[in-house]
Amino acid sequence: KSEAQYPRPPPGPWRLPIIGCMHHLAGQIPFRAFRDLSLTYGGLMLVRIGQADFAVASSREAAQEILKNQDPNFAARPEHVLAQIVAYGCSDVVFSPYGPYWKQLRNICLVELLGTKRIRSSASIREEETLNLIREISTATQPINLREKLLRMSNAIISRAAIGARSTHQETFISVAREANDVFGRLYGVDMFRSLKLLHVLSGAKFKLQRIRRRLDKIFDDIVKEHEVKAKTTKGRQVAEVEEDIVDALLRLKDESELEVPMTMDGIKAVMLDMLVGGTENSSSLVEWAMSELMRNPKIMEQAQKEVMEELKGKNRLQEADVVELNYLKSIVKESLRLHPPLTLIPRMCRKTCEVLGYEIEAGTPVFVNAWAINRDPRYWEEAESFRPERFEVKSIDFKGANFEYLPFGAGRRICPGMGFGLATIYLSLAQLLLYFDWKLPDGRKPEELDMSETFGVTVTKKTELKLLATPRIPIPSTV
Ligand code: HEM
Repeated sequence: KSEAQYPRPPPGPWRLPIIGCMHHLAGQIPFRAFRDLSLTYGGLMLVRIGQADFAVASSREAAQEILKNQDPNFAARPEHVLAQIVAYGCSDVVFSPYGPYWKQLRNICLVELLGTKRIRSSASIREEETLNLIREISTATQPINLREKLLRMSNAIISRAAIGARSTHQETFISVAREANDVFGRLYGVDMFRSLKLLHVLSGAKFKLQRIRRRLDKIFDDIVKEHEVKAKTTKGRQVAEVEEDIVDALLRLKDESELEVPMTMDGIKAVMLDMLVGGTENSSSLVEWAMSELMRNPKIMEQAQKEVMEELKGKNRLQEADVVELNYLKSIVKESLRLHPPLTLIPRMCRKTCEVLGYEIEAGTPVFVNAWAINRDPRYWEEAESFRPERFEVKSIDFKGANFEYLPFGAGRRICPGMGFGLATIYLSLAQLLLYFDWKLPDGRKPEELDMSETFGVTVTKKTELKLLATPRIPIPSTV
């Protein structure tokens, strides 16, 4: 073979000793920096950060290879200190290694925890909590911090579905989840120097993560205890399907002998963590982004409000079944997910050395699919940077993992199992916000002055919180 016939590693930016390509990322948000580098080095590149090589996929073709054509080989997650410490040694769904344990958990997620039955049985929770949000907003006399309100609402929804009652630990949980998001954002750089263990200690990240884990553990222990007491008192009684929350289901499954891999209490807590984190910030941040885009696009806001108002005709309140009919609103959500996917860099890991688009990826290489960059690539999207929901009315493109130019929920074996649950919360809460209020920026600020920059974390949120003035449009129902 001539030298040219041997598979070579993907191209990548030039490196410095010790730090590798870190200087190319300095001061920038990673997904933006990777996108800029991909303009020079192409849809699949190798970026050395510290002492580790990362493959970054930034084109539709590279994403399709990794998430579909060679999906089994890339269905692992990279090792991460955050997951090791906080997610109980990676015994959750998000970070568990690809294998029988993950397969079992994933099945449990799809059938028992986040499937259509659970989505249907939790509709009344969403209807109640979105109306609670509307009522709270209607009594406010000051500009509303929409982020705070949405965060509480989505946390209340997932807590009630997962733990049963509106959690008494809600405040603590929100603050722990926020701290984890923040530490993750900062840790990102540090974790890339994985072989420099000392750096974790020096940066204080490890200590912070251990503190987060202790606080979470306390919350989860209390929740499990409450559920064990409940299980004892209801033993022998036929518990109606609607009464069984996610923790009840996990405890029941733990006792079942048919499980291929036994479930531990740490495993249950780790799955609870996935549910609470996955169900809290992804949905609330997406609605905050959608509202920000609507503020900057008053015509789209008006059209969406008209659609929701028409759907309400002859009814005293919106129910989840009505939202299914709101096609324009759904396009707004799709467009918001395109421009602002909560998970920008989809983390996978190469399990066996292989060839992707003619380049060699070595076993153990962490791979990021830059969903953020692909979702706004002008090669696949006309006026890629503009907020144009109507593009989805003419383009039949979906987020179920078959269109590799649009990846808000990922694709393949590890595609998000909470998609249906998350979307149900997003659709209903956005519809209610548009139905009941007209919105204005405080202090006479103009929509074009709205800061749309991002902060990097587990979920990518808006850098500045969205604060708005709400004027009621129609009377708010007093009961659900
Ligand atoms: C707007 C809402 C959401 C978005 C945009 C989102 C996005 C994602 C993405 C991009 C992934 C990685 C997929 C991949 O590797 O291909 C993921 C994984 C995951 N998501 Fe979501 N998610 C959302 C809501 C939720 C909710 C509500 C839950 C649970 C209550 C959830 C639980 C999970 C879990 C457990 C995984 C890991 C799956 C695995 O590794 O097998 N997500 N999500």
